[in-house]
Amino acid sequence: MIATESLSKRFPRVTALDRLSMDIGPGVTGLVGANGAGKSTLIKILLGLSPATEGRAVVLGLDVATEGAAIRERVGYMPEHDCLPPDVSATEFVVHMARMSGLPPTAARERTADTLRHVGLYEERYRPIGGYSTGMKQRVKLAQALVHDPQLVFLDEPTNGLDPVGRDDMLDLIRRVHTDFGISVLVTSHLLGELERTCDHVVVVDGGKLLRSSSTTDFTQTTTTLAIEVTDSDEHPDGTRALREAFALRDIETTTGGELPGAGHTVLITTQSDDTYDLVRDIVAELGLGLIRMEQRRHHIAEVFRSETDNERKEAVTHGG
Ligand SMILES: Nc1ncnc2c1ncn2[C@@H]1O[C@H](COP(=O)(O)OP(=O)(O)OP(=O)(O)O)[C@@H](O)[C@H]1O
Repeated sequence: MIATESLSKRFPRVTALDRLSMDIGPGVTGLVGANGAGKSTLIKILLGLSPATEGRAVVLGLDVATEGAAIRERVGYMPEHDCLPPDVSATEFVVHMARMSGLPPTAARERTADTLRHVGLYEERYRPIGGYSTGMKQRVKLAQALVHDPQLVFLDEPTNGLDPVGRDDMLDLIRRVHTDFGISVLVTSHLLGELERTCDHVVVVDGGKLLRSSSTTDFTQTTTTLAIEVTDSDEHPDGTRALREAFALRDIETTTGGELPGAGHTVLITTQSDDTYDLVRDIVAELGLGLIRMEQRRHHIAEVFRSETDNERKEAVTHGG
């Protein structure tokens, strides 16, 4: 869908993209990086709106340097910042955008009604946009990116300014853009964790450089930590404690699950081999407790990223950089 080769963009005082090479296939891809990492710059180059200083990029088989107009016919774009006219309704605005994309009047009106319904705007679509909440404005921006039925959409920070519930709703909507319509998505965020659930693939950029590109499941592969939760019993009113003591008798180190509510009831041990599962089962049975949960912990993208960044810092220090 998208391929870049040694793509660079230099402004007089800053290098926004630094020899970025990557391949993005169909599905939902997250482009993650801190503010200023170069995400918006990359999107503008991929749309053919801003020339690269060096390197090349191809979107849907089209060269960004020479075929920008053809790319924009096939690709929808939801910009990051508020860019909606306050005094027209969502319907008027999205119909206008559909017409700009070349749809005839009737098709533009029909597609607008369908798309606004799909993004969850109903009666309010006839009211002026100026009175909308941030969540509703984000939905209008998403609708105008989808109205001409593109093959691919670029969504720049679509969860910006939303509260946690609004953010979850937007992420679900983004997932459905792909599952319901088969449209591929490139979505940016400065929050690593939020894309874990939504994206098939994650690309991490930092200071305009590619830090990592892999499938979300590679990021969140299982760890060697086993999380165990047990019931209490009459004999052991604190089942968690009894379990930890039983492990200690066998020289197995345990910790509890952390700071989150309820995490004190989760016992964590390191798996040595497949026998560890049998051992846990036997110990729990011996104590006469019920086993509520026994599962291998998974990494969160943010943890992986944090430890990789820490390692890089350590290396930089070691090498005097
Ligand atoms: N037109 C421009 N002129 C000069 N510098 C620019 C221009 N556009 C972007 N930059 C700089 O390039 C770097 C990357 O900016 P970019 O907007 O691509 O980052 P981003 O990852 O999208 O972050 P954000 O989410 O904050 O927009 C930043 O240092 C920014 O200040």
